[in-house]
Amino acid sequence: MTDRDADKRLAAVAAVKEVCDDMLVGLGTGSTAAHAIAALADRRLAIEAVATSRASADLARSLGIKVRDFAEVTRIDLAIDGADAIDADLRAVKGAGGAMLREKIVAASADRMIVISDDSKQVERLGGTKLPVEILPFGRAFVTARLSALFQRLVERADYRTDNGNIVIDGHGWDDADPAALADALMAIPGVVGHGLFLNEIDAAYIAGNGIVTRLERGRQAR
Ligand SMILES: O=C[C@H](O)[C@H](O)[C@H](O)COP(=O)(O)O
Repeated sequence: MTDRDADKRLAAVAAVKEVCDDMLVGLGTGSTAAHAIAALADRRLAIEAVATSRASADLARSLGIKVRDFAEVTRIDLAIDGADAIDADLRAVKGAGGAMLREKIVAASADRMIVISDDSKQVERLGGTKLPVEILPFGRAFVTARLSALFQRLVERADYRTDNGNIVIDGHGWDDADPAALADALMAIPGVVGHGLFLNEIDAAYIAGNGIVTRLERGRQAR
């Protein structure tokens, strides 16, 4: 295990301590979320889960966690997920693994949303990473033309479909954009079904570096 992976695991183990019996837990997607799923299974709590991807659902079930069909769920207690970049105000970019739409729905339905990461994901300001945008295949050419006005460069993921059957286009070069205005502009394009900006959903973050975990709470100082 690399140092970075060890830090991801530490952050995951710390966050999973917030889970209690009888909770319905939202399971994120990606390498850090996978550590959380394993740590949750290790705790052998009486919980149920919903998953933000088929991969996370499969992993959770393989470890003995009962996974519900999210299509039948209206609210969950706690969601734990990774991020590609996160700033001091707990605004994040997600979706490198293409799961951002389901992650957004799960985060929005959660009473509390926690991001877990190693400290390489901490940024002073968002905009330095690619921003994944999920689009309906039917709108591909139209949406791509509209997106080209918002980003310096677009890269469509080749031979790729999300779990929802959609295309992902990664937007690069949005360093100068206001994230909230960009999020609004994206969702105003017919055919865009989701994007990786999480500006209001995250309540707390557990971020690990050099073996030390720091907890950040929205609107409060690190502790
Ligand atoms: O679509 C993927 C998710 O947003 C992930 O949570 C994010 O990309 C972080 O993944 P990882 O923990 O593998 O860096």
